[in-house]
Amino acid sequence: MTHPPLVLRDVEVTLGGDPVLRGVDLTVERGEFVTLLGSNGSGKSTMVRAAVGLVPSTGTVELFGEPLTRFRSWRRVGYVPQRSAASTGVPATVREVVSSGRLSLRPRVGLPRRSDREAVVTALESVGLAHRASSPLVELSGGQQQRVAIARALAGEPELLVMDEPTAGVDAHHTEDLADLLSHLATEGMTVLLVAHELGPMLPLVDRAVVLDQGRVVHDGPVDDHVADVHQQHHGDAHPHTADPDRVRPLPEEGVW
Ligand SMILES: Nc1ncnc2c1ncn2[C@@H]1O[C@H](COP(=O)(O)OP(=O)(O)OP(=O)(O)O)[C@@H](O)[C@H]1O
Repeated sequence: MTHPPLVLRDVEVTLGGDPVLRGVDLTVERGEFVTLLGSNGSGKSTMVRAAVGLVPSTGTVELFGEPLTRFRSWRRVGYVPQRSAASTGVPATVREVVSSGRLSLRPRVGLPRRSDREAVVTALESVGLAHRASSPLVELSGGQQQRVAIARALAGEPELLVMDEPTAGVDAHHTEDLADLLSHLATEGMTVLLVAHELGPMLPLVDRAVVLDQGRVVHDGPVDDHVADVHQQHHGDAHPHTADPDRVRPLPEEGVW
């Protein structure tokens, strides 16, 4: 029996004395591409951090059928943190940072194997930064550093890729490239949980949208229904004279939320 890569049941997180997640349920099935949406402060980052054990939570978190507390197969999970967390000015080269994404795959401490080196090159090529492998990370722009964080997660060849706004600060051209790459990985069966504000070229990849509002899941379903809901709330409540509750509104062209 294959277990879903990620299950959250009745997950609650309290930070600084305030409830940030309240009774959150989520199941991400194998091969699904799920996007997590919601306004600033709605709890998206906290939810993915709870999912990978970076913030304490109550309730149940399971990765590949194992409770988080017993889960050890971290090589199966790739995590791209939000940009502010990614660019900490680590005095390392791009290659070293991306190579650190392979550490959990090594049998023991020692020199990287050929497969490690090849995976690092492939990951760097996939984000268009192979030519910067020897550069200190701090010499790269913010958007380039973000692409290094993505390469680091990909270098581990994860089965579940959790990304917190991976394209924040990345230009349109490289966002398109990332969408192409994710599309390719999705056809190979990778499971993706993506926090996003603007889906842009990712929109066609999305199987399901989960929307948070003040720490609660308020939508879990097709992305187009959600767009209709959001438009209805925003336009319907704010502009009662122009609102038409029976009309299903089309997707915005750029997939902007
Ligand atoms: N370490 C912390 N201590 C106290 N409160 C926190 C902490 N981290 C987050 N919060 C609060 O939790 C709430 C949710 O934050 P979170 O970063 O999860 O939201 P988000 O939906 O990811 O927002 P954004 O779209 O701005 O990235 C916010 O009110 C935030 O102030």
